[in-house]
Order: sequence, then C-alpha cells, then structure tokens
Amino acid sequence: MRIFNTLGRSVQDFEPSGSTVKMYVCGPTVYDEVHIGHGRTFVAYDMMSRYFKLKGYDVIRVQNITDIDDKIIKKSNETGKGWEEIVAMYSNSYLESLELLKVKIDLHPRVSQHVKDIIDFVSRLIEKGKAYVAESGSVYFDVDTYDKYGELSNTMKNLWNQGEETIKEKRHSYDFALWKASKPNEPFWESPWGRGRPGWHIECSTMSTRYLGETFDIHGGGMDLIFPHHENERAQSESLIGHPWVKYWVHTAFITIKKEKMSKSLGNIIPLKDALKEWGPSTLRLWFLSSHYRSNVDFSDETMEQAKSSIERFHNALAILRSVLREGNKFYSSQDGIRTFQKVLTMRQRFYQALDDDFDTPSALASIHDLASLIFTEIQQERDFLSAVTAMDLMRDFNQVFGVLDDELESQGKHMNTLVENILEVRKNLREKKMYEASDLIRDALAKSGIKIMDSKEGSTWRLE
Ligand SMILES: Nc1ncnc2c1ncn2[C@@H]1O[C@H](COP(=O)(O)OP(=O)(O)OP(=O)(O)O)[C@@H](O)[C@H]1O
Ligand SMILES: [Zn+2]
Repeated sequence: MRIFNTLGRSVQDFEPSGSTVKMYVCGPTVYDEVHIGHGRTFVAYDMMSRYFKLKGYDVIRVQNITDIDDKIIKKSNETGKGWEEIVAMYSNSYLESLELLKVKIDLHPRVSQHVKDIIDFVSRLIEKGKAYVAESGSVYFDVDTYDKYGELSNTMKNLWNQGEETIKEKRHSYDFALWKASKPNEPFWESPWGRGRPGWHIECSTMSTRYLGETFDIHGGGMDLIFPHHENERAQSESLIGHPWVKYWVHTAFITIKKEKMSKSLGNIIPLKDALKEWGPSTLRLWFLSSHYRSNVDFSDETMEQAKSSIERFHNALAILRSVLREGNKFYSSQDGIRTFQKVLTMRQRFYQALDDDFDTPSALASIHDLASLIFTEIQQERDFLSAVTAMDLMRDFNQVFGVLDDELESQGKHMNTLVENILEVRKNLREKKMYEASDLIRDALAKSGIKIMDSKEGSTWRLE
C-alpha cells in the first residue's frame, strides 16, 4: 500500500508501526453547524480506516472536538448564550450527523476535558526551555528552538505574521501561543501562569499523544490545517518527546462552492444535516468518494444526481446477483461462467490496486461500475454460481470501504475465506466430473489474483501469495 505523505510531498509505502493503525484527525470547532465540507473530510478518513480494516489491520481512530476557542467565545458574546450551551448544541448536531453518515470514530476527546493534560504538556515544554511565560501570563512556544520548523508545510517562519496584538511580548513574531491569558468575560481555567485557556494547536498534540502514544501512524485534517496548525503541533510535540512523532501526514482537499472553499466563516455552507435529509447518507458518501481525497470538488446538484443513480444501479446489480445465487446451480461452473469469473477477478484486482495506490477511490469505483455492467450482461444471462459468488464478494468489499449499500452487505474483513472455500467447492465438483481443463482455468485465474491453490489426494488447500 502506498499513501501520500505531506511530509516529503511524495507517495510512500505505508508501513504502520504495528498491527493497529493509529489515526488522529482534527475535528470541528463547534460554534456552528458542520457542513458538507467537513463531511467530506470525515468520510475520507472513514474510507481509509475501513480499507485498513479490510486489509486485516485493527484501527483506532481519534477525532477531537474543539470546544474552547475564540470563535466560540465570539458566538457566545453575539448571541448572549453561554459557551457551554453553544458547544452542547453544535457538538450534538455534529455527532448525530456522523452517526447518520456511518462514520465510525472510536474517541471524541474534548479540549475542555483535557485542560490538566494540556497544562502538564506546556509545563514540560517550559522546563525543557522550549517555551516561555510572557508578562501577560500567556505562554509561547519558542520556534527558534525547533530546527525542523517549516519542514512540513514548506513555510518560512519569518514570513508568518500573526497580527500586531501579541507581538510586543513575544521573543519572535512567529512564536505561537500554547496558553492564552484570559481577558475579562472570557471562560478561564486556573494554571501555574494565572487564569487562561489553551491555545489551539496544543490541544491536538496533547490529546493525540494521550490516546495514541508518543508516535502514531496517521495525522489528518483538511489542507488548510497544514500551516500553521500542523506545523505547530509537530514542533511542540517533537520538542517534548525528542523523536519523530507522526509517520504519515495526510491532508484532504476541499468541497468548494463556485470554486470557493465552503466555510463557516465565509457563510457559503450547506449544513451536513440538511444534505443528509435531502440526499441521504449513501448518495452523499458516494458523492464524496467519487473524487480523490486530494482533489477539490465543486458542489453541484447534477453530480449529486449522478451519485444517486449509481447507488440505484448497484442495488439493481445486487438484486440480480442475489437471484442467481438463490436459484443458480450451486458449486458448478460452465466454460462461459469461468470466463466471466476471470473478468470478475480482474476487476477485483483493479479495485484493490486502486485503493492501494493512495486510496484512488474514483478508479476503484470505476471497476465497480464495470462489475455492474458485467452483472447486467454476462452474469444475468449465464446465471453461473462461480462468477456470481465472486462478484458478490467484490460488492461486499466495495461496500465495506465505501459504506453505500445495505448494512447487511457489510463484510467483516475475514470473509475472503468463505469466497475461496466456495470456489474450491466448485473446482472439486468439476474435478469429480473429470472437467480438469475447467478446474485448471480456475486455479490459474486465482493464481493471477495472488491466491495459490495446492491440490493433493486429501483435497485442495490455498494460501495468499
Ligand atoms: N470546505 C471544506 N472541505 C473539506 N474539509 C474541510 C472544509 N472546511 C473545513 N474542513 C476540514 O474539517 C475539519 C474541521 O474543521 P474546522 O471546524 O476547524 O473548520 P474550519 O476550517 O474552522 O471551518 P470553516 O472554514 O468552515 O470555518 C478540518 O480538518 C478542516 O480542514
Ligand atoms: Zn488539530
């Protein structure tokens, strides 16, 4: 498997640190409704984690909720509602939307519940001489102490201007806040440096390390987060732990509207909740995954309609497969059936190769459209068990990663055994009928897909090559 790593800007072999892939993705700041731009990013990481599972890895996925932030305080002042009320309202709505969208996340840590951990993180950075306390009681990270600064985002720190307000008390204009001294009428927490609240970047360093350990495999978010958010996270985390922190930095491109990023602050959003009501989770997910996660996608009703009709097409194909499997001649295959079976195996290979190549979902989807075409023609006419059972298996794999068909079709990642056992039954049957040529064709087709069959007097066994 290969994956694009923003650190190094290249597609690299994916080698997680163990059998569990550990992922952390930056979640939303809950001061407004999440929109389909967020949804796209969350579904992209969901697709990745589903594919890892299909490949046999365990996955632990953490996505934070930013519930302390300037924008939340601003909204609270504007509306007269307490910040807790705002946070409760929008985080509930966010979690409901994720559930409807079938996005599975193991942990949703909140900043407000980790202030102690954050204070501890900041204190240790101060002890190590990487951060300093300013006159106001704010604490800043001393960027000059981290010599890899700028490596992730290709940014020159000197060009980073954070506004005049805090520059006076900072050693360098590019130092960033780890802890912000509170102003009147702002929520605050007690700390060794006086009353204040965490800066933005420190929350992700603290919570990811707390739940995933000192190194983990994937850190994700939208491309807008590469700088300064992820650059700063990396600087403070590696300064504390003293070794490389994240193996693969993965970033998603945007949903745009009239070519402009969909954004709460620009006011051009389609709330995820509304989109779910209008199109339903399957159409939305398929629409998100119809483009590569690193390409921007402009919203249009037309492409959404296309996604909707693709889902119908897949359901029709499934209905045919189910009827062939119900009434078909079980564990038997004709010459034509074997030829069709070979085609299905080629599509299966294309599907996996596409996803192995930096999660190329558009190409993977193209192979499933080809499969549907094959189901509507050859498989429907031949009604052959072997090709139908193999096609059904590929539809299951597709659904496990894309999550757009019936839930009952979700496979558990281990069903490969059942598929090969079924195919071996077909071969056994053909061999008993002395149809050795057909049986050899099946063996050769499987070998091309990396499944080696070993025949002996006791029967046939198999292994993955
Ligand atoms: N239009 C978009 N398309 C894809 N991903 C997005 C989009 N907008 C935000 N994201 C991603 O969603 C996650 C949560 O975002 P967050 O709440 O921090 O958004 P934000 O950038 O503050 O939102 P906004 O820009 O709408 O104010 C981040 O990983 C962010 O990069
Ligand atoms: Zn973050």
